[in-house]
Amino acid sequence: MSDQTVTQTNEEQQSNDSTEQRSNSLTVDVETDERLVDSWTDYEFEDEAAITVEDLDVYYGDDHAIDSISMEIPERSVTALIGPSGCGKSTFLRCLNRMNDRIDSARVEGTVEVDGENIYEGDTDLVQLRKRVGMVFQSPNPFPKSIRENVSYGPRKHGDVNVGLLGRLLGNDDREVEREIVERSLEQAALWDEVSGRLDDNALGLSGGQQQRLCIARCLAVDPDVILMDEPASALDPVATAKIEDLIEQLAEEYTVVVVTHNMQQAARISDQTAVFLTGGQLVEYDDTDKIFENPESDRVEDYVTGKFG
Ligand SMILES: Nc1ncnc2c1ncn2[C@@H]1O[C@H](COP(=O)(O)OP(=O)(O)OP(=O)(O)O)[C@@H](O)[C@H]1O
Repeated sequence: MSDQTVTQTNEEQQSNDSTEQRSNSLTVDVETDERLVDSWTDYEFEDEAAITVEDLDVYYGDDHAIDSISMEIPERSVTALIGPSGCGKSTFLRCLNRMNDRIDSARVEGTVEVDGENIYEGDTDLVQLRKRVGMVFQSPNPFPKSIRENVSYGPRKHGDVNVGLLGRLLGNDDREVEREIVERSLEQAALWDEVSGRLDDNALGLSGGQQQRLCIARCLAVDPDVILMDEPASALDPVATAKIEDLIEQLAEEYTVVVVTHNMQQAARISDQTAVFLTGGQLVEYDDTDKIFENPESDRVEDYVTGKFG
């Protein structure tokens, strides 16, 4: 966990009245929590924000799944999203690279800025967006192709490497570039040593943990800024999970990682800051991970992280 200092934006004025008010009102009912959400979530982290979310609402038909969330996600760190089932974590995550666009009933309102650009503006190129903001899913989903082809799929699709017939026709056969991308990505995903001798084997022959690291390599191959992970280790055994956790911490030295997890120990182990969502798609508290797990402001968050409800 990095030693990240967290400061409130509204500084003294807000924090002066807050401490007393908070301790008085921590027999918290939902309404009080809502009133305090702004002061608890309006934090500024020392690092630059990679993503800034403002007044985000998501509806599935008439169902309100995300309720007016604003938060900043700092660059080159791990941000964990935790909360009970159905509270909107995955929906929120999908908003960060517009994956909800694929769900017909989903309607998104508000602003999500990635590197200062609102991705919900009309002319956003979704292919480029998802290259910059990659995603790794709960179950490993490699293509039924070779390990090499899985990793080079993105660079080929985006035209970063031209290989084979297309490359020859275009007069630039980038096989060497492709080889470098494959090796670099597999190394970054801590998989190179295990597969370097069998890059042409079918990816479906790998173990579940290896497949998940391959999916991470596939995401890294297009050189993203942000990696979104939706419960990336929940289908894996403890050994494979530990490898993914180590990898996430390493990746955060170079990339902004946002990870949804049901596993609170995992969030405590790997994340720098933690956002706690509770029922109704509300962000109830967002802070340095140590603070959330050791001394949260909200009683509901305390009950949640200590396992009183889940
Ligand atoms: N494709 C969809 N169509 C309609 N409703 C959906 C869809 N996806 C999610 N929802 C609803 O939105 C709400 C939030 O779901 P979401 O999956 O984002 O929560 P979650 O916190 O990630 O849950 P879990 O931890 O169980 O994965 C739930 O009420 C869910 O039923």
